[in-house]
Amino acid sequence: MSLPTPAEARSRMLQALAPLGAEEVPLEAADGRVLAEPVTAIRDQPPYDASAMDGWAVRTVDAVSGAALSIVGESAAGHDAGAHIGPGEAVRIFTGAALPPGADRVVIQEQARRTGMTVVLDDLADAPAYVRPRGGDFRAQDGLLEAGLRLNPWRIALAASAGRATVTCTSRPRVGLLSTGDELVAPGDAAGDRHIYDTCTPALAAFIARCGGLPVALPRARDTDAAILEAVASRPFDLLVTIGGASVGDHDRVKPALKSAGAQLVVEGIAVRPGKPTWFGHLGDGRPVLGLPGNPASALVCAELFLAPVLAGLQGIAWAEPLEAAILDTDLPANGPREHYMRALVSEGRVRVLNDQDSSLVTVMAAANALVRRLPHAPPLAAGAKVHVTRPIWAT
Ligand SMILES: Nc1nc2c(c(=O)[nH]1)N[C@H]1C(S)=C(S)[C@@H](COP(=O)(O)OP(=O)(O)OC[C@H]3O[C@@H](n4cnc5c(N)ncnc54)[C@H](O)[C@@H]3O)O[C@H]1N2
Ligand code: MOO
Repeated sequence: MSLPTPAEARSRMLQALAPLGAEEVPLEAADGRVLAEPVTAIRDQPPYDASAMDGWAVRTVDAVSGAALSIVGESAAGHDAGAHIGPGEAVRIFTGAALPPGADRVVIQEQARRTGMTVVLDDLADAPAYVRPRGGDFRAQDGLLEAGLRLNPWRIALAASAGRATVTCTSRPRVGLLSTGDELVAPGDAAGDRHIYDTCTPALAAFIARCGGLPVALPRARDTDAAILEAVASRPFDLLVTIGGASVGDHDRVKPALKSAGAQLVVEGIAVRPGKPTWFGHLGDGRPVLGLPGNPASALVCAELFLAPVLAGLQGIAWAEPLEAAILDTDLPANGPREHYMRALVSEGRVRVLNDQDSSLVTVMAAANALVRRLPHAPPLAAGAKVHVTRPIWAT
């Protein structure tokens, strides 16, 4: 049976997902969240013609060199201007304050001299008007932010300037993370001679948070069906991600254990390297489950290729593979039958594929900032050839 390509596998996963619901989120907690509803302006911004500088509000016809204007009032930000400006008159004005009726420009205070209740203007040749017109940033009813956008500090600023204290966002997917393996101990715990530290759980927790999810670490399970089912039982998550135990060995128990409890799979293995044993399906209660292989590079590369799009799907947003072109700095051999994502270093459009591509090597992962994609059976390439690279979420 031939395995699906990464694109086919991803499409099966996304078809089998339903987006989560939405919730109101206070702006201070909204960074990284995805808008479920648009943000629309309810009034003009600024809501009045505003001064851009500290100085004098005047009429353009009076703004001539040497003009001596009578001071008839003051306009400060947050206060009503009060005065109306007539011919030969000026109002003291400050940055952000409303232009008084009758005025249509501002003379900065560096270009005027005050004596008592009179202000005399300097030469104003080429001076700007220093007025920010009403609605110059946006107008009432303008669409400011579309549904599906991920919020960042600048977009939060826009929602705040539209008067929004909260925004409607898609719920953050709670992702249960289950590492399996008799050999695993938590970093920091005592490790025996045959133990290794659980590398994938902290890495994937960070990855999930970057993708807008909420990682929920489940108790690490030994390689038995009972331990695996016990670790998953009655845990609150929207998506289960299992790590390890995905291959064909006698101790790879994750799929058999979950299947015995009603799980159904739509992907069982993918023609990708690293990560061939990756699988996807639904638990007996319908919640989605993504099975990642235990080798750290396999788990993290497949998180990039499959977990990121699945998390996007749960948040109701589209995902596009972040591919860009680069020029090879190294020769590459012919590729085998699986689509290969090679750990690499990219800089200024040139890419160096790292020497050892073994999927257990965490040092190589940590040194890489890109993956070179090689299609199945791609011919050998010499340095100077064009390749496609993806810039993974973990490397940003
Ligand atoms: N006969 C075959 N053997 C294997 C095949 C195959 O097709 N036929 N596939 C290989 C491939 S490809 C991969 S990838 C691995 C994946 O195996 P599993 O997903 O079953 O992972 P494990 O066997 O549990 O672990 C593999 C490796 O990774 C270490 N590991 C596991 N979990 C973690 C963790 N949380 N943190 C750090 N390291 C972890 C584990 O100790 C093993 O060394 O299977 C091949 N075998
Ligand atoms: O696909 Mo495995 O991830 O080659 O090591």
